[in-house]
Amino acid sequence: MHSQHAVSPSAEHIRRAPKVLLHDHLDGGLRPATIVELAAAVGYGNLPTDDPDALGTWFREAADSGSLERYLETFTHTCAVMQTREALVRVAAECAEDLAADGVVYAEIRYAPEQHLDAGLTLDEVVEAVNEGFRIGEHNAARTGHRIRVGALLTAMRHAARSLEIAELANRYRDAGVVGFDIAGAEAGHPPTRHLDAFEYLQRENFHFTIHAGEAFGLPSIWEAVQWCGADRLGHGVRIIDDIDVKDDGSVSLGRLAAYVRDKRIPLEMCPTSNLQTGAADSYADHPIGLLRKLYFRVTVNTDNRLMSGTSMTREFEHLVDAFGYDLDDMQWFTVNAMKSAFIPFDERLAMINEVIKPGYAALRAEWLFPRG
Ligand SMILES: O=c1[nH]cnc2c1ncn2[C@@H]1O[C@H](CO)[C@@H](O)[C@H]1O
Ligand SMILES: [Zn+2]
Repeated sequence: MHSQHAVSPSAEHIRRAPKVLLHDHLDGGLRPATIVELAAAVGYGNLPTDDPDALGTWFREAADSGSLERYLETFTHTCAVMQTREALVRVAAECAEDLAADGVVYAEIRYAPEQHLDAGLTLDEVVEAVNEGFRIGEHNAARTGHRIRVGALLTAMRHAARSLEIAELANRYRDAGVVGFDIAGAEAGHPPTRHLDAFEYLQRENFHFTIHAGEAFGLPSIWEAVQWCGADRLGHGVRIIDDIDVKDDGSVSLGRLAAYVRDKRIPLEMCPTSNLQTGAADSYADHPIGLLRKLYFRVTVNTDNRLMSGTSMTREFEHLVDAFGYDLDDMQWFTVNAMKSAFIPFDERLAMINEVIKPGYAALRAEWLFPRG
């Protein structure tokens, strides 16, 4: 029942509501002050500025380019300071702490191990350092009253040729903190089928993977990711909108691919702010997430890169509440969608939904009954 109490949630409600994050890059979420400190510690002299505030602004503006390729150039600086064990542990721990403080209760954080080998770490050492950081961050968060659980997704870069090796690495650590695999990087000119051997390997191993598809390139990329590669989820997937026809009278018809994605409940990891920056959408109000939610696609809300996109889960939801008038019920719907789509075992997803997410939203919805303290 939508009563007069179904008011638009405040920023404070949104922050306190339990949230689930499936698409967030470790090297896209560093605190600016940490980048400055790590750069000084490892002698990296190419930062555009040493002032943390100015650096945060620089990342947002540089990423606000209208092109995915230019957006991705900014990662040179973050990867440059993430080459030692200490740096990786710290960045991962801070990531878990920052998300927990923002009300995220479950997160899958991705990064490309192959981008952290410059100072001599091995792929296994990179994974172990990041996992250790996540465990530290989870504990620190719990001590401040925020519970979060973090799993890692290992990404292979789509322009490179190490995807099978990274897929094997992910599978090796599947019972030790890694929950799945991904490919990322410039989409145009790098179709997912180039990495078919990695995806086929993971399918034979009964493991999980998501693929960045339908962000900077359209339907063929989504089709390959789903029908050739067998992706469990789609990173972004916004261009699925190109296969949906809205008539003047408001009626909607889905093409074969869009219908398949909806019928099979293939989760879409949507990242609205990132899409505005790379030119995949023009405004929050025009973002395909509004229509896709109405059509009951398995849509989820994500941050992509909190540093480059100057965002957080709370901010992404604030933008959506503004643009589409969503209330706590809508937020719960997106959150349950995300939890259903996570790569951890089914019984754990169900317990998160029933014991953490639904009670969290119920408590927020009940607040109007009580005097404010
Ligand atoms: O939105 C995106 N689309 C494609 N690739 C991305 C996006 N955001 C980040 N990365 C790429 O993923 C790598 C591993 O985390 C990052 O270094 C960046 O190059
Ligand atoms: Zn991404």
